[in-house]
Amino acid sequence: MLGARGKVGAEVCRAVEAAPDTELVASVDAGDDIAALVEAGAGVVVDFTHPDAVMDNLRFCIEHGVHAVVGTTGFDQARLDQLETWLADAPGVGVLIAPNFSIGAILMMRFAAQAAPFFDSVEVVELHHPSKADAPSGTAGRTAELIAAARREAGSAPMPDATSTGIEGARGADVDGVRVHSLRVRGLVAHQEVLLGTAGETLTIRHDSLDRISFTPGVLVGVRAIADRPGLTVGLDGFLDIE
Ligand SMILES: NC(=O)C1=CN([C@@H]2O[C@H](COP(=O)(O)OP(=O)(O)OC[C@H]3O[C@@H](n4cnc5c(N)ncnc54)[C@H](OP(=O)(O)O)[C@@H]3O)[C@@H](O)[C@H]2O)C=CC1
Ligand SMILES: O=C(O)C1=N[C@H](C(=O)O)C[C@H](O)C1
Repeated sequence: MLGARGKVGAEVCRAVEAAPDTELVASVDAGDDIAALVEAGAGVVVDFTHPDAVMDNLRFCIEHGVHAVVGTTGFDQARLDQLETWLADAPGVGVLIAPNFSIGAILMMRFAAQAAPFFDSVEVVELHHPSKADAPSGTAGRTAELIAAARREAGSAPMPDATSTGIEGARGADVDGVRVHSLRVRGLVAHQEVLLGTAGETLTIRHDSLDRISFTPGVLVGVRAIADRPGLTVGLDGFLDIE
């Protein structure tokens, strides 16, 4: 486990230890030597660290032939391309990058993409604890990309928005043409709403992670499957039995 003392890492350690078919062989956090993972004979590394740390961690894992299941956020296309390059020199090694491991969030993203072409307007609001390093969240970024792709495929018109003046930032971030708004509020864990609207009606799709144990079943799914999925996989969807 990389990030073993972190908020999610600590939950993952407990889940791995509690599962009958997985064993926690090494717990590494900031300041520890990552080589401990290889020395302990880890077959799979789980990374919940920091966007600034994760690429170095993954280069180490790939170079040492260790599969990786990654929850850490901060992956843009350039980073994914870099991983593909490293993986090309490491046949058989699998890396799973999942912006969100909770089943509810995965379904929320799917439902949002499914609904997006049927509405004139779609915006994303993500709400998290204030110690979160990145904004917008990885989940919100991925949701916006999926919404944009679904609308492109359907030939949807641009979203209506007459804003021409105001304070910068008031309309949120533009992710692939979809507005994403980030709230950081003490007491929250991880929440997201997708608001869709058309003439005379709105639809709101909301997901709430109320506890970080919501992420651990998905992480275990990834840990069990990654050795059979060489190369780079983005999103846990392909590991689950959902159409
Ligand atoms: N995909 C998903 O389902 C989810 C993803 N996340 C993402 O996971 C990441 C971690 O989140 P969270 O647990 O809340 O964050 P935390 O800050 O609570 O935990 C991260 C831990 O990683 C440690 N760390 C930092 N750098 C390294 C390194 N190079 N090697 C080993 N450990 C390191 C930190 O140490 P220190 O504090 O000393 O720096 C800290 O203990 C974030 O990117 C977050 O967005 C979170 C929830 C779900
Ligand atoms: O930092 C968090 O807490 C979370 N990070 C992930 C993200 O950025 O999407 C997943 C979840 O939202 C919790």
